[in-house]
This record gives sequence, structure tokens and C-alpha cells, in this order.
Amino acid sequence: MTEQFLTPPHHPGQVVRCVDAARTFGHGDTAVVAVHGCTCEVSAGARIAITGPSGSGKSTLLHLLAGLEAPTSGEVSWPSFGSTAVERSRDIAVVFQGPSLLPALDVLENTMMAAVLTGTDEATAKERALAALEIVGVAALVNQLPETLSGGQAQRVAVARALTLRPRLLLADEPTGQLDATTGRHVINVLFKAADEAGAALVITTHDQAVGDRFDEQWEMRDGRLFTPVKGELL
Ligand SMILES: Nc1ncnc2c1ncn2[C@@H]1O[C@H](COP(=O)(O)OP(=O)(O)OP(=O)(O)O)[C@@H](O)[C@H]1O
Repeated sequence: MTEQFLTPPHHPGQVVRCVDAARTFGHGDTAVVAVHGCTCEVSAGARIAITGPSGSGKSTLLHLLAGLEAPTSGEVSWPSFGSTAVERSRDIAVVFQGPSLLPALDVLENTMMAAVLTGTDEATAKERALAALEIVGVAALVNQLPETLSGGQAQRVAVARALTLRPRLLLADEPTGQLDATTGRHVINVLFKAADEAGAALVITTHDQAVGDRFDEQWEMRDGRLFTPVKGELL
């Protein structure tokens, strides 16, 4: 093997790319096409909100961008990331909808965990976790268990955990879905700050147009199809 195969080709401008990527669940008469063939691209540093009603395919598209779901047809690629799922996991962080903290671990342990599991040594993970908790404004809660946190605090910890991975692509699925409007605004502020700190592209899903309006770029899902509302055309 020559060296050119050890280092993935570098495309600094492009983080993830879908070419006619589709995702169907189930088979035959009961099959559901969650995402019809979509072609899109996330550039480095992008700030994108995927909007659309419930069931329109937003989460499925986000999962395709994260590599958590494989497309049933078409292709999803991360031109500047490693080629294996393990390598990619160091560059991609996902903040999931709803509570995702491990109940038996305190805030600091929860925040360190993903980085440790992807190969960061404990001392470095702890240092990064403490810095990340400071950035998202919950450094005072390091020793608390998740059950003692409010929804907004728990979501901030989830963002800190993602930030501790130093991702180049930060994805969040309905990060404000279970929060009141004020707390939701703060969590979006925190996501912007986290993406700025990490130098990451940020992509979120939301059914809340007011949240979507805060993003540079909006993609709209309708019945599994991706539209750009600005151009009003299918991507
Ligand atoms: N694992 C799955 N198995 C079967 N069907 C699924 C699965 N995941 C999603 N779907 C279906 O795919 C379609 C799109 O779902 P998806 O969760 O992507 O939409 P969404 O816009 O994110 O909705 P919500 O805002 O309610 O989360 C829906 O009809 C849903 O029922």
C-alpha cells in the first residue's frame, strides 16, 4: 500500500455529500420511503437547519449525514474524513433528541465518555470536558447526576459531550424539541458557540420555523423530499 492510500484525499471545503441518497424502511407493501433520493452538500463551517413537519424525514436525513443510517440507494460520503466508521466517529458528533445522558454517571463523566470511547486518553478527555462544560455554561454542575438536571441543563451537557469530541461536523436532532422557547434559544446559542469553538459545520433538524430562521441556510423536507426554500426548487 502506498502512502496516498493511508491519507484520505483532503477536500477542506466539503464535509459531507449525498448523491441521490435514499432511505427506505421495511419491505414490499409496508415499505416507507423516509428520504427520497436527495443530493446535497454540507460545506466546512456551514450553519444549516433542516426544517419540516413531523414525519417528513428530517431525522432520517440527519442520520444519513451522520453515517448512523446507511442509504438504501445512492451514496453518502465524507470527502475529508477517514474512510472507516471508527475514523469518522472522531470527526462527527451527534446531539440526540431527548435525554441521552447515562443516569449512573455524573455530568463530568457523561461529558468525557464519548471522547474516551473514541480513543482520547482520560486526562485529555477530562481537560476538554471541563472546558466544554464551561463554554456551554454548566461547569458548576460537574458532580451532579442527570436526574438532578433540568431539560435545558441536560441538553447543554449533551452539547458539551459532543464538543469534547472536537468534531468537524456537529449534528443535532430537534435539540429544542422538548424545551420552552427561552431555554431552546439558549441551547441554539450554545450550539452556535460550540460549532464556532470546534471550527465545525453545524446541522440541526427542527419543526420550529423560528429556530430555522436563525440559520444561514435552511433545507426543507416535505414528504421525504429535500427542498431549498430560498430557491424554491428540489435539490
Ligand atoms: N426505524 C424506522 N422504521 C420504520 N419507519 C421509520 C423509521 N424511522 C423513521 N421511519 C418513518 O420514516 C418517516 C420519516 O421519519 P423521520 O423520523 O425521519 O421524520 P421527522 O421529520 O424527523 O419526524 P419527527 O419530527 O417526528 O422526528 C416517517 O414516516 C417515520 O415513521
